[in-house]
Order: sequence, then C-alpha cells, then structure tokens
Amino acid sequence: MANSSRPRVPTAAGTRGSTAGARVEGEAGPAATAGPADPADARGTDRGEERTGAHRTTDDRHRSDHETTGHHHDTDWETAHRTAHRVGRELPPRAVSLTEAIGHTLAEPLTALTDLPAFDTAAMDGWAVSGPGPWGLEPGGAVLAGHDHPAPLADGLAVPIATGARIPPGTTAVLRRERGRTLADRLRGPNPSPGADIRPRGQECRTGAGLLPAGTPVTPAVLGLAAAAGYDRLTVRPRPRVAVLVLGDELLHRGLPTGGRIRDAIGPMIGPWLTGLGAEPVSVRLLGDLPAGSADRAGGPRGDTLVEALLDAAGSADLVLTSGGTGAGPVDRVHPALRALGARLPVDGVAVRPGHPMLLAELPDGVPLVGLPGNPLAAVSAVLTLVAPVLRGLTGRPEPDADTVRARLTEPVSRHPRDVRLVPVRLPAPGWAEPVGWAGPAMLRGIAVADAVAVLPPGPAPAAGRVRLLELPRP
Ligand SMILES: Nc1nc2c(c(=O)[nH]1)N[C@H]1C(S)=C(S)[C@@H](COP(=O)(O)OP(=O)(O)OC[C@H]3O[C@@H](n4cnc5c(N)ncnc54)[C@H](O)[C@@H]3O)O[C@H]1N2
Ligand code: MOO
Repeated sequence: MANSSRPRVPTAAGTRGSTAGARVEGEAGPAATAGPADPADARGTDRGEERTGAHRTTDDRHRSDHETTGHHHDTDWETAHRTAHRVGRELPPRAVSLTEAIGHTLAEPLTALTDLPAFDTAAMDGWAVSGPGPWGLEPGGAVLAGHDHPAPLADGLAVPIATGARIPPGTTAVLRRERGRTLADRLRGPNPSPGADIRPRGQECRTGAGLLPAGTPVTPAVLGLAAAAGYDRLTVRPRPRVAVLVLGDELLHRGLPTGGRIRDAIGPMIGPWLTGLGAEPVSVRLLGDLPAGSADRAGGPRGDTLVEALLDAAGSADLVLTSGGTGAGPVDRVHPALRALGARLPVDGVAVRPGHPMLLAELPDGVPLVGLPGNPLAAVSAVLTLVAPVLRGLTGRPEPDADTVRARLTEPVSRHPRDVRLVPVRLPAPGWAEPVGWAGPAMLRGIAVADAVAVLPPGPAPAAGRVRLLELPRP
C-alpha cells in the first residue's frame, strides 16, 4: 500500500524551497509527536511560522486580540497553503501503461525518446518535386505514409506523395495537390519555395529534449504526446485516495429537511470536487456525531468512535477528510479525537472567511487529514485552501503562481479587517470578475453559479481593482 512506503522525512520542504516551513517542522517535532498534544504546542509553532511572514504587524495585533479573548491564533491564508503543500508528501511513483496513466501525475520529466518528426515528412498531399518545374513524373507510383525508404528523386522529377510519408532523398519541396496539374507524364505548377511543405526531422523536438516537467497532470493530450514521443509506459504518482467522513447527527441523506434535521450538502459535492482536483474519492461515509473515543482500540467494539473511524479511513487512504465538528460546540469531536490519537496539527484555524475553523492534521502514521468546517461554503473554502494544496503535494504538482490568474472586480467588495475573504465570482468577460452574492457560510446559491473564487486580502477599505482568482475544480 502506498502509505507504508511513503517517505516520512520532510524532504519536500527543501525541494520546494519553503525554508520557513522546514524550520517550523523541526520545531514542532518533539513537542507535537510526544503524545496527546497540548494544542498550544501546535499553535505556538504556527505563530513561529507566521513570524517569518510579511505581515508581522497585523499578526502581532491579531495575536494580542486572541490572548485577551482566549482564542487561539489562526494561521494566515498563504502560510496555510504552503504548509498544506508541504504536509502532502509525494506518494511513491509507479510505472503504468499509457491507458492507466490518465489523471495521474508525471513523476519524472517526459523526455523525447525519438526525434519528432522521426524523419523528414510530407506536410501535404501532392508531389515531392526535385528542382524547378515542370517535372517529369516518376514512373514508380506514389510514396505513401508508413513506407520505408523511398527511392531517391532525380532533378527535374516528381512523385505523388501522401501527408506523413517519408520524403525521398533529393526532394527539394512538396507541391500541394491543388496547385499542380498532370498531363500525360508531366506535372505543371508554380515552383514551391525550397523546403515548402516538408516537415524536417526533429522540427518539434530532438531525442532527449525535455517535453514536460515532472508534476504535470496526465491529460489526454499528454498521453498523445507521450505515445508520439515513443513511450509505452509512464512513471506517475497515482491519484491520491481520499476517504471522507461526514459528521453530524442532524444530517439527512434524502428528502426534505424535517424535525430540525437538514440535508447533507457536503457529501454530494466533495467526491466530484476531489475528482476534479486529481484525487480518487474512495469513500464518503455519513457517520453522525460519534463519540471521540480513545486511541486504545481495545477499548470498545470497532467502528463506534471517531478515533476508530479515523484509523480505519487512514488505513485505506492517502488523505482523510472530515466535515463538521471542527468547532468547540458540545458535539464537535474532531479536536478531541485528534488529540486522543496524538495527531500533529500544523494548521488549526486559518485567517480566512468563510471557513476559519478549518484544520490540517497529520495522523500518527503520517496520513494527512483536513477538517472541513460544517457550513457548506466554509467547507468549499477549506477545499480550496487546504485540500487542493495537500493533493498537489501528494502528487508532486507545484503550487500555482499567485499572480497568474487575476481579474478586475466589477464592483468594490467589502473586506475582512484581518482575514482573507474568499468570494464567489462570475467571469462575465475576459479580465473581469463579478461577485455573485449569496456568499454566507451556510449558502451554496452563489458558488453554484460561480466560475471562480476571488481572493480578497485583509484590509480596512473595500477591495477594488485586480484580485487573485482561484479556479473551481471541475470533475
Ligand atoms: N462560538 C463560536 N461558534 C462558531 C464559530 C466560532 O468561531 N465561535 N465559528 C462558526 C463557523 S465560522 C463555522 S464554519 C462553524 C464550524 O463548525 P463545525 O465545523 O464545528 O461544524 P458543525 O458545528 O458541525 O456545523 C456547522 C453548521 O453546518 C451545518 N452542517 C454540518 N455539516 C453539514 C453538511 N454535511 N451539510 C450541510 N450542512 C452541514 C450544521 O448543521 C451547522 O449548521 O462553527 C460556527 N460556530
Ligand atoms: O467561517 Mo465560518 O466558516 O464563517 O462559516
């Protein structure tokens, strides 16, 4: 199983250049792995990590707020991203057939195993000609694609040739079918410029050329390119397997809300979103509010505590998700269960709205866990903030450049003074982002018509102008 062979050392920090992250991981080690962790330890390291960031003043003010209110400190949104990417340690690579490789991620660069084209090729149907016309027609018949070495063409001669056929030695150009006329054994037409409609060997690449970097998702086009470049198998990191535990006694899986109970809205969306993010959802279980339980599995029948459910999920998955129960309510059992397991909490709350109670943990055998808050739009926020980068980490995909996707807001949008706001937007025209509204943490009406999510940095005045966009995963 992939879990057992995954490297446990934090190698990824170095390769991804996150030195702040590497140091925090070191600091967190002994305190956080020592056992039923004092959550304060994890929080302390989060603070340490944030002190290295750019928002010292804001963080310091934020921290003292929490000290006076007794709340712990949320990790800033960018740091949460980076931490999640690092916590998702690359799954071991495996060699698979091209058909099996779809949706996985290249674990090695794709390097051309041949020149492309592999030989000089006709780019058009017509005639291979040698020298200026008119030309005498070679008596030997046509040169077709798939034929081995054609006979050389003497000066003043032409031979019919098919697109993709190997160019006879001595050819100076290809005359397209629609430009030439044959009469008896003569070909007439305008003189093509030398090399016209010949694709020279190696035009696209030479043997050994780097075509795609490691970390590239294997799309249909990548499969085609790999086949053209000579591959029968690809070395990939597989789609991470994800087990989802949906918590909450109030949740119904069918029918209308009744008796204070509501429909589970996270279960139906999480699987397809995981698929869209390159993962393989292996299970989505509606568990109700299980008691937290203890790490001593002998203490009760299997499967009746959250601890049991987490251990079972971690045994068959590369990433575990929970939804709901991340808060401090009477039946919020995610923290107690993680504490009972001695899990590390690299992120325990993120300075983002909605979704600030989201968390990222590492279960004792190294399997990462993301706790999605129960409010459905808050859960979406956690998918974009923590789940997506963990999955990219597991598959060795790089984090996208923060500046690549930006658009201008069609109207100012209020910001949160300390936290990033994620706001569903439509993209009505290239370069423009229009807030769609209906963006309360418990609402899905806005995100359901959104094309993307705008990232509004914290600040006093409404956001206006250009903002970063996050793509919504599409299954
Ligand atoms: N005293 C405080 N209370 C709350 C805070 C806070 O800071 N202080 N934060 C609020 C925020 S923000 C969120 S988000 C939620 C997070 O709560 P939990 O992760 O513990 O989630 P639950 O309490 O289980 O549920 C919250 C809400 O969402 C509904 N829910 C849960 N699961 C689903 C689902 N699968 N489909 C649809 N709806 C779901 C649940 O019924 C609750 O209404 O805490 C706030 N409270
Ligand atoms: O952040 Mo909560 O996620 O506002 O609903």
